[in-house]
Amino acid sequence: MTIDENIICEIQNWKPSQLFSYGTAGFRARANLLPPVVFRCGILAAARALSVPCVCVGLMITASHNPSEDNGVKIIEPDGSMLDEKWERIASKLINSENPREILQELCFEENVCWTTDSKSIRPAVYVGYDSRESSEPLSRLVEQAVKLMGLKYKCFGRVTTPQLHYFVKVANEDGIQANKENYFQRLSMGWDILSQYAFADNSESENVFRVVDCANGVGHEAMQDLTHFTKIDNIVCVNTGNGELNKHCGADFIQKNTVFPIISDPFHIKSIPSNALVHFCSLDGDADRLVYFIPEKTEYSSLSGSSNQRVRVLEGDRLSVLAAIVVKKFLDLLQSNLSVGVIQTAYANGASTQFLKDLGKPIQVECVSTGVKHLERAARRYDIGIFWEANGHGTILFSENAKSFLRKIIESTTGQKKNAALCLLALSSIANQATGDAICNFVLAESLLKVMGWQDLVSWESLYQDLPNCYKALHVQNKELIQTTDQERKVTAPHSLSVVMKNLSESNPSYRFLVRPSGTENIVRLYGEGPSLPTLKCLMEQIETVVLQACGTPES
Ligand SMILES: CC(=O)N[C@H]1[C@@H](OP(=O)(O)O)O[C@H](CO)[C@@H](O)[C@@H]1O
Repeated sequence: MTIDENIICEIQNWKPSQLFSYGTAGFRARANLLPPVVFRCGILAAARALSVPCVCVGLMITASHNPSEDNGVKIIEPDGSMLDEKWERIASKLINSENPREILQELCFEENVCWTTDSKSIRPAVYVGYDSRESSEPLSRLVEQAVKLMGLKYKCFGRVTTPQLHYFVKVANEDGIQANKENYFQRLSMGWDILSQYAFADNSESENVFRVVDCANGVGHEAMQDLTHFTKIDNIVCVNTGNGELNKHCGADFIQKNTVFPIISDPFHIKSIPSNALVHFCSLDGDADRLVYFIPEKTEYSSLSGSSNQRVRVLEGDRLSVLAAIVVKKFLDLLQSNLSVGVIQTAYANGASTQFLKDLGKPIQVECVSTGVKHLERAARRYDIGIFWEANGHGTILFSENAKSFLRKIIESTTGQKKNAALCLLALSSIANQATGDAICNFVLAESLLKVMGWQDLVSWESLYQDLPNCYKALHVQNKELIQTTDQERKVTAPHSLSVVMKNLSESNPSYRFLVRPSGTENIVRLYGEGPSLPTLKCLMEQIETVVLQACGTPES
């Protein structure tokens, strides 16, 4: 098949000035470097849509928790999941290519992409969304140009969260319905209402619980406003609603990594909270796919504005997994089902959470996989109910079709406690985003799970187990790629010197655990360790750090 010369010519005009690689988070860089990348990505998203029978694929413009001057782009598969790994490689090749004609021809032969722009044939669509960055909307116009050049339909949702776009794509392809914000929020609202009818220990919303949501000055604030409009959840107070800088000293990533209270650019919002209120603090990240909760050490909420380096205790992804697993098990125990339940973690999960989950016993099975949401999601889909969270707050509960039809049958054929438990589990499947981890859905999920447990404060949740003391470090080195790992990144195989030191340290300190791996998203080596004594841990980690720097080289200043 001959490829339209206009397409080749346009792609050649848009050549990035440096090399890019499609990582777990798509392409990310300073926004001014991105126009050629985004244009070529628009072509690639269209090609992906042409390579499989589908209604649409998605393309999101965001750099998530990165600073506001950055931006990024990622493609969403027709089933709402992240881009297929093979296509990640094709993406990197096409974006960097001097000779796009050759790659487009390969796509034609190997991936059945039909490059005709003949308007008579039925063409799929590319669904586009973007976050609140200044550079986002202008970049979306380049996607529009690329998609239209390819003769595909272009549907732009404007400012949406990343998980909302994943949801729209999944629903359009799988449920055949017009995906929009209304049905996204109606599902959430329906789930909350069912749980409040059948499972909440205390049904009064007039309680003294306030929910303070740090929106990271990002697009999550718009979604939170919609949420308060569509659901009956009371006492939601949004802060960092856009007056301050995106992700700067606020947001889920900042809280999790620094364990300090966020700077609040609009503190008047929390000043109105009664001094005797029980407050649930949580933070979204810039595109609202991560959520963490936290407990400030100081309890006079009205005086908190975050400029004081006030320390917080973070309830991150592991705690969300544990809370979800307890409640899922509680309902399943009433059903006496054979449904399998997997809780998927990475090696960054605190060992105390892993032990707690293992101790829950049947039907909970615990698995550890490599870092990166796609690995967790893939593993979770092997179970009837798959619970997965990365420590950083990205995760969800996935229900298989088998699980949902089993629950529907119980609802039709039984009454009483059993029927209620099945209704509640189905309600959870309607709250948890079934395409990807979603901070807005997870806020509703966490708030409802707490109410199912009858816990008004966060301390009851926190007290389930005590985290093992742990230590995290990011090291700048000359060549991070020298480090190789195996066993879900838990063992180092190269360089030899590092693998020997880590083996010896682990053998002589069996109650300590260490993790050393090159980051897949930044030019750093990540060191993580945990064990019973923090001073000993720090001392052991210093030894590892020295060997890493010797083996991988200290960066030139
Ligand atoms: C320790 C850590 O937080 N790692 C993050 C980070 O990956 P690295 O490969 O560690 O840079 O970014 C990934 C994409 O957002 C996320 O999936 C992962 O959990």
